[in-house]
Amino acid sequence: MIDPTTFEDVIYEVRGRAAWIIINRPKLYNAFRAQTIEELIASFKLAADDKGVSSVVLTGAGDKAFCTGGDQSAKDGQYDGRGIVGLPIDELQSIIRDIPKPVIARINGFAIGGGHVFATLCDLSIMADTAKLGQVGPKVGSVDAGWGTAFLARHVGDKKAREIWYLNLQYSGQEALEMGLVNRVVPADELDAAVNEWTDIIAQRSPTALALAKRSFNADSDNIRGISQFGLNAVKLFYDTEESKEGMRAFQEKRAPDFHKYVK
Ligand SMILES: CC(C)(COP(=O)(O)OP(=O)(O)OC[C@H]1O[C@@H](n2cnc3c(N)ncnc32)[C@H](O)[C@@H]1OP(=O)(O)O)[C@@H](O)C(=O)NCCC(=O)NCCSC(=O)CCC(=O)c1ccccc1C(=O)O
Repeated sequence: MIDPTTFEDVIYEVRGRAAWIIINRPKLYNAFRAQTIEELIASFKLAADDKGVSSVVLTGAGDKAFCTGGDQSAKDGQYDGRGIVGLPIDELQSIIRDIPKPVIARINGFAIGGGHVFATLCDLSIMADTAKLGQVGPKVGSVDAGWGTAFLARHVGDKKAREIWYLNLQYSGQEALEMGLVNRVVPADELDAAVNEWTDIIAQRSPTALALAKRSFNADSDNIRGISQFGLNAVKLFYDTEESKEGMRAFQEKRAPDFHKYVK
């Protein structure tokens, strides 16, 4: 039996027919550790099993960040939990896709690294005009090859996805909207109203029709699950290299990384 009141890193709340799953580590810009991922998985299971819930809202606490990916301060090579890289990140990514209910990313601030991948995986995204989206993988010695790359290209096109991964720039709400990465951009103080408007509409739709629609969209891109598994096993080996560790150390020491001295 999952008891969300015991969670430390995640807030789980049912508001009307919408389950709100809130990453609650605002001091670390909602970066995740292994425990965060476990609590997110548990939250999605609760939402999946609750017949009264017709949609899920994924967001971050505070106004600075949606989620900035893996907690770099808790990382020394691999992360500290279970799973291929010490985070059951593939389980969480799968449940976001497999839960037969629309998942809305409420992008309230930075969606960076693994947080950017979450936003990519959600069915719909509503973004505050003050928020920023971007990838940092090659800047910090990491890469989400699969959902983060190939699935992103489905949304924004192959060239734009490569730009996002190779240059690691940050994009505004307007830019994200133009490239097809989000559905809607609203002033920050209208974000909750916009999210509630859409969860209220979804609450009036047939749950079975929505589930079938979601499964049909997923079936067309499910080959990427295999690429992701492959990518995760490769990145596990990469995390043990000095080149990858240099990215993490540079972030912790607030300096630019020097990867080239470690290239073999
Ligand atoms: C988000 C920033 C761009 C914000 O920049 P700025 O406004 O200048 O603020 P900062 O001073 O940098 O940050 C404020 C404060 O927050 C702390 N912080 C921010 N992000 C993190 C983080 N990820 N981990 C730990 N701490 C963080 C920061 O240190 C500051 O704290 P102070 O105490 O005030 O100093 C910028 O912060 C930024 O770029 N952040 C880093 C983002 C990052 O590197 N993320 C990790 C990317 S790698 C990843 O997510 C992989 C994880 C993973 O699960 C995975 C593994 C393998 C395969 C696939 C995946 C997958 O994700 O799918």
